[in-house]
Amino acid sequence: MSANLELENVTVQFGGLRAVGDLTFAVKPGELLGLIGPNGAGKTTVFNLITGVYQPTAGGIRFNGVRVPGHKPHQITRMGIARTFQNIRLFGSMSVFDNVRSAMLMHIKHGITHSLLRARAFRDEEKLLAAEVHDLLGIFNLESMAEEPCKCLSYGDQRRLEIVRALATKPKLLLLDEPAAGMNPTEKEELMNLIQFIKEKFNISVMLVEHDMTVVMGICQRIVVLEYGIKIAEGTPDEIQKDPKVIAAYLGTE
Ligand SMILES: Nc1ncnc2c1ncn2[C@@H]1O[C@H](COP(=O)(O)OP(=O)(O)OP(=O)(O)O)[C@@H](O)[C@H]1O
Repeated sequence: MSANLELENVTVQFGGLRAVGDLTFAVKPGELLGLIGPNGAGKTTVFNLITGVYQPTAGGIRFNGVRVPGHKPHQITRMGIARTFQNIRLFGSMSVFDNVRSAMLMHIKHGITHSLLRARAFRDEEKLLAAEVHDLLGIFNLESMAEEPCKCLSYGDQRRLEIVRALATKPKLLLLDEPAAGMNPTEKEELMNLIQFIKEKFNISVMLVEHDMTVVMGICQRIVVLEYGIKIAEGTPDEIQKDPKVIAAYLGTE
C-alpha cells in the first residue's frame, strides 16, 4: 500500500533560529512531491523531522494516521519511510550485496536468541533474504557487481545503489535528498526515468528535494516551495514556475 504523510503547522527552532515555521502540507498516496527552496530554506530539516532525527518544537506529523514524532529513526523506517542523503552514505568496503542485505535485515523477524533456538527458521530466512537482495540488484542492473566493494562503483551507480538500499527496507514513502547532485545531463535523464519507474513498480509515494529544476519540473506532480523555513507556494510545476513569489525568492536567485 502507498503512503499518506501529513505535516500540520510544524515548527522547529534551533536556539534563536526558526529553521521551519508553521509548515503544513501532505504527500498523497502514490504521489511524487517536490520540495524546493534556496540554500538553507529548511528542506533537509523537513526530511530530518519526518525521519525522527529532529523533533518538532510545535505541530504534528502523521504517517498513514500514525503520529511520527516520539519514534526513533529505525522505528520510522519500519513504519515505511526510507530516505537517501545529500552525501552518499554507503559502507565503502562492504560488497554491493552486503550493503543492500544490511538494509533489508530491518525486516528479519528472528533475533539472535530465536535463531539459536530455531536454526532452521534462521537458515530459511537467510536464504529468502539473499534471494530478495539478488532480485532487487537484478531489477536495478547491479547484479553483476554484487560482490564488488561498493567504493569501486561509478558515482552514478553508487547513487543508484543508495536508492536500492532505501528500497530494501520496503518503504511506502521514499525521501530523496538531492539525488541529482553531481550528475551529468545523461545521468540526470536516467535518474528521472529511474524515479518514475520506482514509483510505479513498488507503488510508493516519493518526496524529492532537488536543486536541479529540469529534474524537479520534469517529474514532480506537485511542488512545495520553502523560503527561510516558511511555505511560500504549493502547486503544479506550471503554477510554481509562474508564481511571482517563487520567481522572486528562488528562481530569481538562480
Ligand atoms: N541541527 C541544527 N542546529 C542548528 N541549525 C540547524 C541545524 N540543522 C539545520 N540548521 C539550520 O537550519 C537552516 C535550514 O537548513 P537545511 O539544511 O534544512 O536547509 P536546506 O534547504 O536543506 O539547504 P541546502 O539546499 O543548502 O541543502 C539553516 O540555516 C541551517 O543552518
